[in-house]
Parts: sequence; C-alpha cells; structure tokens
Amino acid sequence: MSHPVISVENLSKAYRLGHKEEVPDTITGAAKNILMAPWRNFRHLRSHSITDAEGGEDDTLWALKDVSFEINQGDVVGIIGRNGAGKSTLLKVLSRITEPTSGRAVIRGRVSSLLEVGTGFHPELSGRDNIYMNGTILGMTKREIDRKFDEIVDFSGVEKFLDTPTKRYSSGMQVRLAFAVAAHLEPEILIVDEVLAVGDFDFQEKCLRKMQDVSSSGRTVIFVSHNLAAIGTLCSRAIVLSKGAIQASGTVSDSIEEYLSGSRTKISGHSVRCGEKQVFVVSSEEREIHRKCEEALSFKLQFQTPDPIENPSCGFIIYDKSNAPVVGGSSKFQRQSSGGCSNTWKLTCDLGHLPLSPGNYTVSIWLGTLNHDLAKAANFFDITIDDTDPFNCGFAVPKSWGNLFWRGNWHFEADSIAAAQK
Ligand SMILES: Nc1ncnc2c1ncn2[C@@H]1O[C@H](COP(=O)(O)OP(=O)(O)OP(=O)(O)O)[C@@H](O)[C@H]1O
Repeated sequence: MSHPVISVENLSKAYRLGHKEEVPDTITGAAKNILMAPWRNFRHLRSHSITDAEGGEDDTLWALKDVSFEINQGDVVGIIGRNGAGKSTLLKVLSRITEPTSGRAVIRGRVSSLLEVGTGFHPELSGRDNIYMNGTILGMTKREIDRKFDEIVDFSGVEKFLDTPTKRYSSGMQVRLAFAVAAHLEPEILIVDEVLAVGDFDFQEKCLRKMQDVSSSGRTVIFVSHNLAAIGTLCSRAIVLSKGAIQASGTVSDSIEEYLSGSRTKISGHSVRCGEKQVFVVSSEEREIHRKCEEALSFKLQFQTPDPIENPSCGFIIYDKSNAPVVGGSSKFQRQSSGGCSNTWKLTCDLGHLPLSPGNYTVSIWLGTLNHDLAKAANFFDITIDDTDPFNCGFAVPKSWGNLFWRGNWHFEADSIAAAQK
C-alpha cells in the first residue's frame, strides 16, 4: 500500500514587502540556507514580536497561509493557480530552498527539483561539473552518475557546451540541462516548476514523456504548470492554490473545473474528459451573455488539447428553456478552419444579428477537427435576451411566435383594379 512521502502541516510563508528575501540560486546556497535556518527563525520571531508590539503587520505578504496536504508515494500531483498564488513558494519550501515561517513539510525520500532558471546550478561551474555536483548532493556515487551521464547530455542537447560555465548558457539551455539532471538522477520525488513555459514544442513533449516515465516507475512527481492540458495528461490529482491557500484538491478534472470557476477574470470553463486520462480544457470569456434582441452576438473560446491538432472545428447549438434546440451552426459544415498545428487555440464565433426572442437560452458546444470529434460540452454558457420590444412599437414579442422572430420586408399595395370591380 502506498504511504505518504510528503506531509505538509499548516505551512505558512510570509515575505516582508520591500524586503525581498534572498533566495539562493545554487544548491550550495540552499545548503547554507538550511544551516542558517535556526538563526533566521530566531531573528524572524524577534522581528515579529517587534512588529506586533508596534501594532501592524501591513508590510507582510503571506505567500502561503496554513496549507496542509499529503502526497503518497507514486502520486503525480499537479499544482495550479493564478500568478502569485504561491505555487513556486510551495515548491521552494518542499525543495528546502527556503524555510517556512510556520508549520512544517516532512519529506521522506530523495528530492530532485527543477525550480526557477538557474536554481540548482553553480554558475561558475561547467555543465559537466554541475551534473556531478547535483548527483553527489542527491547521494549518488560517481559511478552511478557516470552511468546516467550520457543519457543526461543526450536529453539536454547541450553536448557542445558541456565544458562551458553554465552562467554562459541561454535560459533555454539552462532549463534543458536542469530538467535532464533532475529527471535522470533517479530521485524518489521529482519536483518541477513550469518547465513547459521554456523551450520549444519538441522539448516540452520530451519533458512530459520523461515525467511520465518517472511516475510509471513508482516515483512521486509534483508538477506546477499553467498548461492545464499537460496537467490533465500527466497528473493523477491536482491541488489548486489561491492567494496562498488551498482552494481545491482532488481529481484533476474537478480541480481544473474549480480553478476555472473561481477565476476573478470571469473566465468560465469546462474540463472535458476524452479518453482515459486526457483532459480537454475549454474556457469561454463570458459565462452569461446578455444582449438585446438582434444585437450582434458573438462568443469567444480558448481551448487546450493534450496533443496538438490541425484544422480545429467548432459547432454550437442554442437551446431554449425547455431544452429544445433553437438554432445551430458549425464551422465544419462551412469548411472554415485555420491552418497550423497547435494545442492551444483561441476562437471567435460571430453569430451576427441573430433574431432570438426575449428569454433565456443555453449553448452547448462541440469541438473537433474536420475529421474527428474531440469534445462536447452541454450548458457551456447562457444567453439572456433581455429586452421585450425589439420592434420598439410598444408591444412585446408574443411567446407563441417561438424562439425566433423575423424582421421581414413588407410591401403592401392597394389593389385598385380589384376594388373597382366590386
Ligand atoms: N523572494 C520573495 N520575496 C518577496 N516576496 C516574494 C518572494 N517570492 C515570492 N514572493 C511573493 O509571494 C507571492 C507568491 O509568489 P509565488 O512565486 O509563489 O507565486 P506563483 O503561484 O508561483 O506565481 P507564478 O504563477 O506567477 O509563478 C507573490 O505575491 C510574490 O510576489
């Protein structure tokens, strides 16, 4: 049976605003940090009591506030949250790069982490020396590192620069080597912060595959990313952080749903499962569209797919309150798509001046390619048409007309011949 390898209890981390904490950018610095921790904590307690005595903590920012969770051996856990939610701070505490202000994180196993660019490398040492230094810190013998060395170099693609100090590497090269080192040195727990933001598509793919390999060999992976589709593909569960606290924790699908629904920017979203572990994330800019009759109607979607797709297509059906379809359309039937290949797409669908009668409607959407279905989402967003007198004539459109009203061109002519014959 799997047992907890990480137990986080009431973990909090405060930063003083305007007093940027020095975060070590090398493993040696991190080791020094750990040795200095008791002294810093003592200083922190003193400064806290001084601040309290002065009656204010206004300059304190809680990057993490009372966070508790457990992670079992073999779990692959995604950490998601908006910018500034505390994700990187949590990973830094788990990697012992920074000390918590209160609470604790108990880690059982050898941790290897890929945090911010440059963390974990000594800038003056060559790529080669950094590989050996990291392996040694992880408790590996020289022979063990020798065995992994070629694989690391091959994965990172920095062979030509192995004897160059890493401070001369581009940020992309540093991340490539750092990920290769972190993932190949057989850690029991692999912690990775947003590796997918750097590097080209092939490298991102390679990283995801490597993390999958690490997890399938029973190791624990903790992975921070803003790429929700990648989190869905890789992780078995997810934790959502919001303003330093846990907003949700559970299955990836539920957590992503919760994350998208809690958005301050009013982005609504659905994560739709297709296949075993694949999560397809779709978000719309508005959850409720309010329009006047015949006012131009459009909707915008963003979607991420686990694998890149070509020629995406979108369809929609608008339903009335009794769930009867009113009208639908599809870019596939109109053979309108986009060239290119990507796993992140933005779409604007312009419906023009659709003459919907006043009332409430729901919209379901379909996404796919010209040849395949990818996902369907019912009740994706609502449309409310909220004026009752589109003709501006003092009469409401009767419900009995149905869900569409029509603005025809009416030509009346007095039929004078017929009138004369009477
Ligand atoms: N070394 C530091 N000194 C002072 N404040 C910090 C420090 N590191 C982080 N913070 C603050 O703590 C909060 C949480 O930051 P953190 O980097 O953990 O967020 P995040 O969720 O990783 O964000 P992002 O998605 O943008 O990377 C932010 O308000 C940030 O400004």
